[in-house]
Amino acid sequence: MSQAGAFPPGKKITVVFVIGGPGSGKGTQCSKIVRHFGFTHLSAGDLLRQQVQSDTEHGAMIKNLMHEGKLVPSDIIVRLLLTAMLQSGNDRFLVDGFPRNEENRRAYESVIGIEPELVLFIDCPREELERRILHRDQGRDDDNVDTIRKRFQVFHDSTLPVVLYYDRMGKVRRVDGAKSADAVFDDVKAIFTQLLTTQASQGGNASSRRSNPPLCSVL
Ligand SMILES: Nc1ncnc2c1ncn2[C@@H]1O[C@H](COP(=O)(O)OP(=O)(O)O)[C@@H](O)[C@H]1O
Ligand SMILES: Nc1ccn([C@@H]2O[C@H](COP(=O)(O)OP(=O)(O)O)[C@@H](O)[C@H]2O)c(=O)n1
Ligand SMILES: [Mg+2]
Repeated sequence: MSQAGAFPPGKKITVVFVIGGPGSGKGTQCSKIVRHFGFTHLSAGDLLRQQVQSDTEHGAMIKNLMHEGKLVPSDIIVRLLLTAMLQSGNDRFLVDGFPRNEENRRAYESVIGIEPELVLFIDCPREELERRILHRDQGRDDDNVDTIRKRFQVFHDSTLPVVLYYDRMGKVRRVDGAKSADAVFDDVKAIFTQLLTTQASQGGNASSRRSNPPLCSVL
């Protein structure tokens, strides 16, 4: 079914990707951003876990890949993200834990195609990440020492190159994720305040805003 035109053509849609190692505080910071700035939080991991819980068509396959710390095929995640975006009715989105590799990035570009305004990169040393994950206590199947090691490897090998890609485009805003959650949010708040101030100064009415490219029809 074609999704073209699903977002009104003149309506500005703001997308921010939130990237960081496992346990870096993506979910924690996204909750704070939602409260302060009215974004809708879309966590790729949460959307996948919902698929596993509702025992959907790909549920078993997703469960196995997540347990192995491997990445789920991009078409599945992009479809989940698009559906959630359309259902939300909002025009500001935090996309948490995505894109995690080049395939994610390309699939997003060809299917959704709304260029991120910026990429929030939460940087944190590995020892701290491991410590946090092992204390997270959310009953997650993949929060164990073996899977954590694999997830770090995927982050290093596949996700960091995507951060570098966006850095070359001048879109990355790095924050020091090793600080306390509130201290990290002070930095995050400054970044989002600047983003929204710049957008407001560029014109508030739809006709003066840049149109988003049409969505592709693969879904
Ligand atoms: N800045 C921080 N300092 C200490 N602990 C944190 C910080 N940010 C998040 N946490 C905790 O670390 C764990 C991982 O955070 P989470 O937001 O789930 O990270 P991610 O979504 O990146 O995996 C959670 O238990 C969370 O409460
Ligand atoms: N873009 C994504 C995001 C998550 N995932 C899967 O979901 C798992 C958990 O992702 P998550 O974002 O919830 O994990 P954290 O970084 O928040 O700890 C990953 O290890 C992958 O198996 C994926 O395949 N592709
Ligand atoms: Mg998370």
